[in-house]
Amino acid sequence: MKMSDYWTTMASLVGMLAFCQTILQLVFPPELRLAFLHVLTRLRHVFSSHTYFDITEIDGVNTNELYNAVQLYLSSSVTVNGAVSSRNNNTRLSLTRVPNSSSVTFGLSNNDRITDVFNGVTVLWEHVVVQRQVQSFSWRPMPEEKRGFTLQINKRDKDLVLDSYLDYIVGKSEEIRRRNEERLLYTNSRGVSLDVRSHPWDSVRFKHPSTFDTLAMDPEKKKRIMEDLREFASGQGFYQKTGRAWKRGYLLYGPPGTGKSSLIAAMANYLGYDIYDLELTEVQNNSELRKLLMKTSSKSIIVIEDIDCSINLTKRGKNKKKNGSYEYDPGLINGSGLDEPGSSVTLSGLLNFTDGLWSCCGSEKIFVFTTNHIDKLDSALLRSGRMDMHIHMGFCKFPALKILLKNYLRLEEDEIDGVVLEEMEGCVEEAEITPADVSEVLISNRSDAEKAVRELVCVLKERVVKRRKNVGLKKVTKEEGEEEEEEEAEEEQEKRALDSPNRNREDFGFQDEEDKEEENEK
Ligand SMILES: Nc1ncnc2c1ncn2[C@@H]1O[C@H](COP(=O)(O)OP(=O)(O)OP(=O)(O)O)[C@@H](O)[C@H]1O
Ligand SMILES: [Mg+2]
Repeated sequence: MKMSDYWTTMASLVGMLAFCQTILQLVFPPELRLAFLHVLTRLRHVFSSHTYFDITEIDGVNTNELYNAVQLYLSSSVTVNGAVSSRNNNTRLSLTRVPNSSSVTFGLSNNDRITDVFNGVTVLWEHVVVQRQVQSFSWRPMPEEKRGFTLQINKRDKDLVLDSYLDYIVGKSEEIRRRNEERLLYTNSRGVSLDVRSHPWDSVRFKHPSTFDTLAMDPEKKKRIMEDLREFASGQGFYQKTGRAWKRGYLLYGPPGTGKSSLIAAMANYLGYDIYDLELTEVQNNSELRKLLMKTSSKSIIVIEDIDCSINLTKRGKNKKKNGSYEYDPGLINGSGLDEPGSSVTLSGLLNFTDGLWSCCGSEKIFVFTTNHIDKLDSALLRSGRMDMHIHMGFCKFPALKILLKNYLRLEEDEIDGVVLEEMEGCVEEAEITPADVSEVLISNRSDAEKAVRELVCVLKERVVKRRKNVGLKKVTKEEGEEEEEEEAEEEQEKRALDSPNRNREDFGFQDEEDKEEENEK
């Protein structure tokens, strides 16, 4: 039999089966009809020259990233234009513009089809939307509609599609997002309920202008961070080989206004990652936290700002050591007791995700914690291996100052008067000024670069004078204080020695722990 005859016979067979299905629907009772339909559909698929792949929007509990990739790929104007002009002019496209987005996106309307050509092979995409049947009981709210794409290909092209077409789509969709420079900033709000689309995060388009070029910090440090990020992003093989979860943790610390948040934005822009701004105070307990973190996608930065204010370290008050740091409490780290409903998020719950068993849930994720007070952080968070890089964001130094001058006034080093430059170099460190404060001075005088520089030098000098005065004052007060304290301590000791019925208790090491602690605190 000739090939064309074979396909004609197959087509008529499939047609007959489809006809039988329609007749069945009209004649038989529902249960019988369903069973028959099932058998006939299987038969139809066996004899059909096509094979079908379903890519549903929600896969179990997780959003299917492949669905999003296909949607983006098909919505890219290039693809759509190509597909529409090449064949299917009747395809109906839905147009959307997300709030704050600069671009209009195309999408397939419900149950519409579109063809695409890959390596000379034609495939057919259908966007299938069906109403979900009303459920009497469900563990979690489900969306009212079930959405998915069905890919129809010729059976003989199956290998090609599985081997390279889907990978091509994923790659292309990432490229499209990067090209559109469309990053998303996600945030959580109180009482994480899985919404109808099973997504507990709210998102907005993220368009932060901060980049590594505009970031004022030590150039060497900047280079190291960029290298680290690059290695991380291209290190899939390394992480797999070494058996480590593909994630990285950065702890940014330093005074307010030194650029911690700006660095996070620069990281996201550099890698093209989304940001999940996790507001821990809005999360009620560890299980809610787990749900939230499970719903983060790969290629993302999960940020917890001001970690010292977000997690209640004072719960460990009992374990406060004499030097003011906090002791590692194994009970808490196991999460025992505190995972009950209503209880708060524990550090253990969080660390479980950063380097515990849950850390391998999803891949290519960066955790960034920020704090203004690194000394307040729990030692569990600081121990080696927890956060891969500790980055100090400090006051403005001369190299950082030059970057700010270039950013705000478009002034290169050689365009600034040598004497003025020297003056600035001489006092900027001692002035202990934050990049945010420098920016303020430069912004308010940005129309006149010369004036801005003069103003900045004045501000720097003023701060130096003020600081010197403060340091002098502190010294004097400290010395006076020390003298007074000594006198007071002597008096106290004499008094105690006279009053105490247990005069020698301290000498024999019987001093109460509480007394000792009180004294230490004094
Ligand atoms: N290193 C820096 N480079 C460039 N601009 C900076 C830098 N630091 C601060 N700025 C400027 O100051 C503003 C505040 O900085 P940013 O919010 O990044 O500081 P922060 O360290 O996160 O402060 P906080 O601890 O209060 O959150 C930014 O909008 C930016 O314009
Ligand atoms: Mg900040």
